[in-house]
Amino acid sequence: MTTLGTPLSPHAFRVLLLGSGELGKEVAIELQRFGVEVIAADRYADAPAMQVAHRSHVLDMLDGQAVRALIAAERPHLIVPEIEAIHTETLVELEREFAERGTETRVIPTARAARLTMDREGIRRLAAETLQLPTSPYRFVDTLEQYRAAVAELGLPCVIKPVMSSSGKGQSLVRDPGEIDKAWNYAQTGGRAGAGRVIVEGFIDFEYEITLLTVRHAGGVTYCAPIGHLQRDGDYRESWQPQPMNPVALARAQQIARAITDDLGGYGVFGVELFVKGDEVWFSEVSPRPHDTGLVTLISQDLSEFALHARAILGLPIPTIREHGASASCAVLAQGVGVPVFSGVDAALGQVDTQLRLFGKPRVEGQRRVAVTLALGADIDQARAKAREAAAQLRIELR
Ligand SMILES: Nc1ncnc2c1ncn2[C@@H]1O[C@H](COP(=O)(O)OP(=O)(O)OP(=O)(O)O)[C@@H](O)[C@H]1O
Ligand SMILES: NCC(=O)N[C@@H]1O[C@H](COP(=O)([O-])[O-])[C@@H](O)[C@H]1O
Ligand SMILES: [Mg+2]
Repeated sequence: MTTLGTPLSPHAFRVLLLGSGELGKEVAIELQRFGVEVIAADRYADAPAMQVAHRSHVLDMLDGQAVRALIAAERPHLIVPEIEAIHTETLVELEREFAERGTETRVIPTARAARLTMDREGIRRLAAETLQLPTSPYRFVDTLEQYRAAVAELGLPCVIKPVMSSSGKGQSLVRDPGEIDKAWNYAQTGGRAGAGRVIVEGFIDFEYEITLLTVRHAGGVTYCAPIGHLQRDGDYRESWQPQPMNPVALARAQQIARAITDDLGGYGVFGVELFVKGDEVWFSEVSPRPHDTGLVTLISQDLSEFALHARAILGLPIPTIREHGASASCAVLAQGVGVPVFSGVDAALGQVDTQLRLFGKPRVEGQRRVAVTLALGADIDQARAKAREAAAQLRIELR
């Protein structure tokens, strides 16, 4: 049983967030509500979660020594990865050392889960080869020659992604032979951790895709209602909840989510990404943490995925989740260079049952998600239309 002390005192319960984006910001807010001392870290200053944390650190989280030094200095009770791009091997070593020394520090959900999901290869081999879950056909390749051979084997269309990337960074859908080499070059330059290995996946012609938020907590396993979403260029643009599903597909989705999250273990929210066509369900990937498409739960549920994560990692109960009906979220992207300045916020919030989060990201260079709109509706179509409309009212100037 966790005891919760008072922040900034010797009795504080300390949580270190490794990654401080918009998702971490909401987790930090939920932890603050329980009087947890929140320490936020990321590769750049003034990241969203840093703005609501008790203190923050800027470091290269892919540098194992830097991660180790930070943890030694802060001595958190919980280490909560918020992005994939962390030196997770160090977390694995530290977890072992903590166990040997009897230190109460834990990695959320587990260091192994963070390591396996940091890299598409770890989680894909676990899901497809060890657990035998249905996935797209795939090949891992290191050179242009191997890549061309994999594309020839899997056929077009196919999807290519750096093994370490997220939000579609470095990802391409290759439809015709003329695009093959261009996609390789993008994968080598667009990932979150530089050039290297890529995955080539056969294209799944799904009807719809979902995120099944699965919560492992002290009282057992709880599934949220399925979240449907729309992706463009590998990045989420809209999500809605509940996604209507036939009972066979829903049961399969829950079985797959159960298999993968049981194997990863630990406490917390997992975003299990699945493709669905009729009764068929394919596993795509899993985040051992709240998911961007799950931002919709800020309006759709009494306990958002962030509140659920906070409760689960603190070992607190989750007796039930109240659903508020058809809901949607719409991602707001800014394009260009500069500091975002928003107007039209009043117009965006003019409709009933509409909400907005401005993330407070300090700067945009290229394309970056800077806000999300949220809406409740009579049905999913109306909720989506309201969320899109609110997003369209927002004006972003980069100064
Ligand atoms: N094999 C595939 N067949 C069909 N569509 C795919 C395939 N792989 C990926 N996609 C599409 O691209 C989207 C992004 O892929 P994926 O989730 O692997 O990337 P990501 O960079 O990890 O994204 P995020 O970190 O935002 O979850 C998927 O949600 C899906 O819409
Ligand atoms: N799909 C993963 C995802 O949505 N992660 C979220 O985006 C942030 C990075 O944003 P940035 O690239 O704008 O810094 C991460 O810190 C996390 O909150
Ligand atoms: Mg994904």
